[in-house]
Amino acid sequence: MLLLSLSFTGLAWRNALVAQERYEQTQFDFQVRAVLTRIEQRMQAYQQTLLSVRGLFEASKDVDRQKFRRFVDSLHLTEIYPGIQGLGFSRLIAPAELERHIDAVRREGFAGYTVQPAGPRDVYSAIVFLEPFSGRNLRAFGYDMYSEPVRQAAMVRARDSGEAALSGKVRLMQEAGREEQAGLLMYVPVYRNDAPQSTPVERQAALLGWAYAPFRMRDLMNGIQGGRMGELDIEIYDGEHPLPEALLYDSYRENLTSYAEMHVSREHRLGASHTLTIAGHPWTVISRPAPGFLQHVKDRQQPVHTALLGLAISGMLFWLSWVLINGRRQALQAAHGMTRELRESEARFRLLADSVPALIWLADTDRRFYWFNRPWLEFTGRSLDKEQGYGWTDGIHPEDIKRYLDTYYASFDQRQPYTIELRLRHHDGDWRWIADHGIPRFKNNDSNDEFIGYIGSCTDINERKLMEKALQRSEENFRRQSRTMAEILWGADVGTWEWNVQTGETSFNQRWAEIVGYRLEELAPINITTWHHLTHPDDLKRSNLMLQRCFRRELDAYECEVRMQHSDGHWVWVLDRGRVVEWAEDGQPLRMSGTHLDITARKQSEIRLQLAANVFTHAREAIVIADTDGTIIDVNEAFIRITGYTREEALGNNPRMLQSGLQDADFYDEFWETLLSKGHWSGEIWNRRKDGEVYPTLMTISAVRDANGRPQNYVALSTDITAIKNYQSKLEHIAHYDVLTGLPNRALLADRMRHALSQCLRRDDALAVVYLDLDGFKAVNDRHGHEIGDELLVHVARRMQEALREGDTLARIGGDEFIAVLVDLDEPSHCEPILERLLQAAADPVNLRGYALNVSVSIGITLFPVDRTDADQLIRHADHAMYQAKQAGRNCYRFFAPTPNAEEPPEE
Ligand SMILES: Nc1nc2c(ncn2[C@@H]2O[C@H](COP(=O)(O)OP(=O)(O)OP(=O)(O)O)[C@@H](O)[C@H]2O)c(=O)[nH]1
Repeated sequence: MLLLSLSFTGLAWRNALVAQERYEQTQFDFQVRAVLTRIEQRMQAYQQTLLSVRGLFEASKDVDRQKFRRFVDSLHLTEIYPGIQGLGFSRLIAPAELERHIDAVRREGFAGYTVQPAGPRDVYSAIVFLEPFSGRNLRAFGYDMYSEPVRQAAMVRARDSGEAALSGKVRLMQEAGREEQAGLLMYVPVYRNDAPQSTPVERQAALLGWAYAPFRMRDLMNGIQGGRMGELDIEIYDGEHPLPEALLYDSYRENLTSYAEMHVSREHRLGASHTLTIAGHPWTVISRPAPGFLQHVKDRQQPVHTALLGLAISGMLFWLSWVLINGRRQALQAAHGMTRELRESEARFRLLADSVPALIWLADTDRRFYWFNRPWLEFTGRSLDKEQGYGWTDGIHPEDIKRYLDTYYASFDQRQPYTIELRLRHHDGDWRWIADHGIPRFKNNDSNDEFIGYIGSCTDINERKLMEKALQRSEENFRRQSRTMAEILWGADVGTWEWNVQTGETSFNQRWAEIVGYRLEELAPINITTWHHLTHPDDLKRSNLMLQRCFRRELDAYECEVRMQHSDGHWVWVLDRGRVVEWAEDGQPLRMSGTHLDITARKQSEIRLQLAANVFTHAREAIVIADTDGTIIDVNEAFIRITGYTREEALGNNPRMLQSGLQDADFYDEFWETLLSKGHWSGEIWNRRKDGEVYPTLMTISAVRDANGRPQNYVALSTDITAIKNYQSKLEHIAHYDVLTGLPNRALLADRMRHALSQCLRRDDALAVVYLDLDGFKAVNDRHGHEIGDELLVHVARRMQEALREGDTLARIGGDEFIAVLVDLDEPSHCEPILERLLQAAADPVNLRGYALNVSVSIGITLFPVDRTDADQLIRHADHAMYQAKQAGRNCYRFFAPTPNAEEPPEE
């Protein structure tokens, strides 16, 4: 029994020992797992924090030092994330931009700023923001982390993957030499928003820099759990192997108080090695029980040893029962402990998640969202109950929901991270743009492990979106303005040109070519010589002079009228205008733009106008332009010369100033009627000069009408026809008077006789037709010459004229023959004294050139209406009577005596 009891006791002891060891192992594993989880969670929290920095850059186009500081301040880093050295941003700098970058930072007030280390490199980076910007951190300002291989490896990994990357072990710039700690850096790449980022190559091209956080390992681990790793000693090595030089942290050494403790600790049978992957970088974590852990377990082993030595079988059995019961209770306690730890872990995560300035959600493996952080709920103003499941979709903009769900489901099914921009309703009712980054979650953060849902963090990109919209609107405006400008240019029918003054590169629009009769394609290749070839050489010289003045800034704008040769050969007048639109730094013109306007029609009309002006000025006719009131608005030189009025006297005056008074009212009535009805009048009119002289003019007046046919002006052209009139009257005189004696000739005599005969009949009185032929005239001619004969004729004619009464007519009808018409004879005998005077006038001697010349006259008379016949017949009858006087011995007169049946006197 005893043996049996001992056997039972031994068996029981063995079982108790195994249970104890199992318990120790369980306790140890649990504590290790808890420590690893805490490290992972903290590092994930840092990762999220860096992502939120990236969010800041995505949401805001220009993140300056102030903005960055405010953002980092708002995170309350030192309170929520103890152990982090700071948050910073390292900018990527191309070598060509290095100098400008340094200058820009120095201008911010950091006179000593430079990018360090110095020296030529293919690419630079520089820590430009690092908060808190004080103490140790100041040493890192301007440091090029990319120049250091370990940091560079992590930066490259972050840049190419687009995700967070943790560096290997480094000595931080912040270290001052005392109490140095192993350093680490975590990087998150920041890209330009507008650049594609799908492939590593695209991401390299889009990189702006890195948001990063430096960690001092001891500070970090102290921050995670105040340096206490429960009842464990933890060693953390950089990489997958626990090499001495890779040691990052050793909690045992940090808390070591005696060598003996180290000895105990390092010999314990419990121990574990895990590989943690933090932001893509492996850490080897070696865990061992700490002295506290052993002490705790030893206390629990002591009763087992005591029982083995001292208790009886029954006691053994009793003890065994107790151990078993106690073991179960301890297991239950451990389970409860684990649950509590997990709850605490969950609570810490939530506390962290509630503190970051990002909207965070968690989704389960069935895609349903089951948790939202406090910033989310505060943003939407809805409770967790309402948001859970698919309730949150009520807050998504209707236009974005389908796109969002499609992306979410597709990514979810492939367990892929995704980023999508969408509008979420703020509790104030406004829609706000957010960027949602969803990441699949796996147990132990191992993508090969069990999938446990999604975590998402949303950053507010409203400001960026609004700026994008504003930019879009501005681009649309620009496009619209460009379109409008093109339409205006088309409407204005102008050609356009742009000219690179330095290179000669030139471009024209289609209208430019059309003005000179080409299509644009026909002029190719186009450059400045195209313009030179088409432009008239004389005008090209003028144009070049104007351009040179523009280039010297003597003229603000260039303008020149030039002739260009049309494709069919004729010259087209072009108004060429432009400005220098870009100057080089040395003051030389870079680019010019301008327009071409076809002004051929205007030029031709100018030429016509010039011609008209010349005609107006230099015309021999006097020209008067008057308005419809008759007010003179212009006169030409000829007007001034002809009328004697000055231009000043004429303008504003009325053409009445020229009236001679020789035209009566009827004349002017007819004049106006014709002018108004026909639009023109022409005729002769007598005007008066300024000196009072009246002169005849031949005038044409035309009405100038407007587009509606209403008279606008009157233009009068008048020619002074005084000379013509004089000539006319001379001709008239020659036609009716004898050139030698000035007496009426036969034609005028006939007219006068006609007149006298009709008057005679009207008055019922008589007239006498007297035919006179000189006697002995031929002898004078023959003796003294024809000239003296002529003079004698003139003298005798004048005397005979004087012998007549007023109203009588004496005409010379040829040679030495005259006819007189004596009118108003009451009695036929009343003509006899006149006849006597005529005989006397001819007979009186004429002294010429010392000669006394003697002639006489033979006279024949017939009386009307006694001799009631026509004028010609009367003359013939008088001639017949004169012949009888000749027959009677000359120097006497004879009356025609008509006999009813007598024959007509014979013709001579
Ligand atoms: N000097 C001058 N002689 C003229 C002119 N016209 C005609 N005679 C001349 O006048 C003369 C006229 O001829 P008659 O009448 O026969 O000469 P007469 O001597 O008068 O003869 P009776 O008439 O028969 O008495 C001619 O010799 C003409 O040549 C003239 O205009 N001037």
